[in-house]
Amino acid sequence: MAKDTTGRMRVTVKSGGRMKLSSKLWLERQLNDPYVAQAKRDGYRSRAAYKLTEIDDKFRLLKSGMAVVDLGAAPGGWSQVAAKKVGAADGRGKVVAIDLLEMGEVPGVTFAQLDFLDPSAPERLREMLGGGADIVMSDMAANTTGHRKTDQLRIVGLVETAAMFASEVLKPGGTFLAKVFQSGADASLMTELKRDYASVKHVKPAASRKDSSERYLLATGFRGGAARDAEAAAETE
Ligand SMILES: C[S@@+](CC[C@H](N)C(=O)[O-])C[C@H]1O[C@@H](n2cnc3c(N)ncnc32)[C@H](O)[C@@H]1O
Repeated sequence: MAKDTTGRMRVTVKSGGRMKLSSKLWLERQLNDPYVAQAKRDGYRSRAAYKLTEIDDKFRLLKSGMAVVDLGAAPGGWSQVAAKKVGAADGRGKVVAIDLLEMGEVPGVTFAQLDFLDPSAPERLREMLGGGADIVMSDMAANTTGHRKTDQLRIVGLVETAAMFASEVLKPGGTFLAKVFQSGADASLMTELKRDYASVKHVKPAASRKDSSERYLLATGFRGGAARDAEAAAETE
């Protein structure tokens, strides 16, 4: 762990594009965060569970019997919420999840420790899924380098790869939900998604920290590969 100029210990929170925080500040934040306390009371692995809960309460995305892909799932808050909503523990629905990090078992969730950017990841996920998905959700946050432009490109690259994967596995009518960071760099992705989905918007749940540029891209009503290809062919005629 590095020390800052005052000699205080610092923690480097690299994921999520967050800035370096001194350990004292980080601890204060955790202690004063009502979502952290609530997550402990409700048995959620992370405060992130409330972001998905809020988005789902508003847009009614997760329903019993659905098949869900959770990318960047650890420590497991989103998986817990999704498993409960789709009925994964009793076999009504299905949740498959991956992360670079290990994740403790969540009842009903099939997990693999895997880098989503590894060329083998899409195939592995398809095997785990064993069919189409109703929702592909990604709370992945690329590791940051500190170089703004590089970080933005990495973040957008990760979301674009997730969107490409979603377009391969989603059933018609399906949903893609992904964490993005406000930068303007995702404008071309938005244009692409608007072709493939009936509705595309940004959402910022209250549980997402106000001082963070984090927000979520919500694309609903996937038109399906066939419809999209037909539209593209018509445009080139
Ligand atoms: C904000 S956390 C996810 C929190 C989770 N949604 C929850 O509710 O507990 C972001 C996660 O993305 C994972 N991640 C980042 N890049 C990844 C990649 N290339 N492949 C898989 N997971 C990745 C990180 O390891 C981290 O656990």
